[in-house]
Amino acid sequence: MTEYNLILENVNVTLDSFDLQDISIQIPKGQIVGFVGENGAGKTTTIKTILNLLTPVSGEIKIFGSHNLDQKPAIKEKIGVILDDSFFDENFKIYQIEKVMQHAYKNWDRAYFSELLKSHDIDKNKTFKECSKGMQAKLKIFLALAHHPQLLLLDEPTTGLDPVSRQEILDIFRDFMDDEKSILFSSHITSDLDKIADQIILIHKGAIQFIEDQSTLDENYALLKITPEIYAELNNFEFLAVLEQSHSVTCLTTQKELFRREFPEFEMTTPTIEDILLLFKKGVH
Ligand SMILES: Nc1ncnc2c1ncn2[C@@H]1O[C@H](COP(=O)(O)OP(=O)(O)OP(=O)(O)O)[C@@H](O)[C@H]1O
Repeated sequence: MTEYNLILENVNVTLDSFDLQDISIQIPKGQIVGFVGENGAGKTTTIKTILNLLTPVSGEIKIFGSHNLDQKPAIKEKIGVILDDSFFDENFKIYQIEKVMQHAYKNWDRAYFSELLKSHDIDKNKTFKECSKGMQAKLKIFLALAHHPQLLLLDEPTTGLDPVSRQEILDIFRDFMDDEKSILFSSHITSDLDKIADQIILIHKGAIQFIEDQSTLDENYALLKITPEIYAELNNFEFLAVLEQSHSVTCLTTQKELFRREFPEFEMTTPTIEDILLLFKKGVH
């Protein structure tokens, strides 16, 4: 039976000019879940709601099987977080930030934190502000990891990193994982999620539009690129999403094998997360 580190059931949040509508997601143990959506789709709002920084008007959130409203210290101890805004004074030196974290987390591992900093050439005597954007991004990740959490909630953790650093960070996330742990990983850089995510959740205008396992995406999903004339002839096929352009139509189907068998002449590719994001944003579904 699948066990979950995090479950959201029909969560609704009402802000001044934005709503999260009926968000239901499940983060199984042992999985990295990619959370994608365009700017303003609601990713940060969802993560803040999970952390109890925003209060839902309805719905239920369970973390490690407990209702999150009784966010006991033991629950917080098992969560690592990266949010856009820093929770510390940016004029603090890294060793001063570490002191704050040591107070916040019983399981803070000084040796592990030092090892992470050292292996990425980050000097503890620098202030956060003095670090380059890439170093700041890495530092936030190391601050989220150094108390050995079970669940990582990461809002755009690879933003600002060059490709080499991004690869290093993805390797750190892979090393972090085991059967008990999970990561919810929001990102615009969908190619990172193609590499690392077991499941993809797409949010658009405050509502979940698409949830699928990466393995099912690889096995069953296909993108067909066909002419408008052929598309017109396929009117009895139901596509998940369709993007019509002047000379071609791109269709997303879950019936890869059927199309491969019946229409071997069609140009067919496995969709990337970026393809899916674009089709759901610009196409009809
Ligand atoms: N505390 C708040 N009060 C009112 N509106 C808010 C608040 N926080 C966020 N919003 C609005 O909610 C919407 C969703 O924002 P959110 O930051 O969740 O999107 P996002 O998917 O994380 O986008 P991005 O990728 O740009 O970070 C935006 O329109 C934003 O202006």
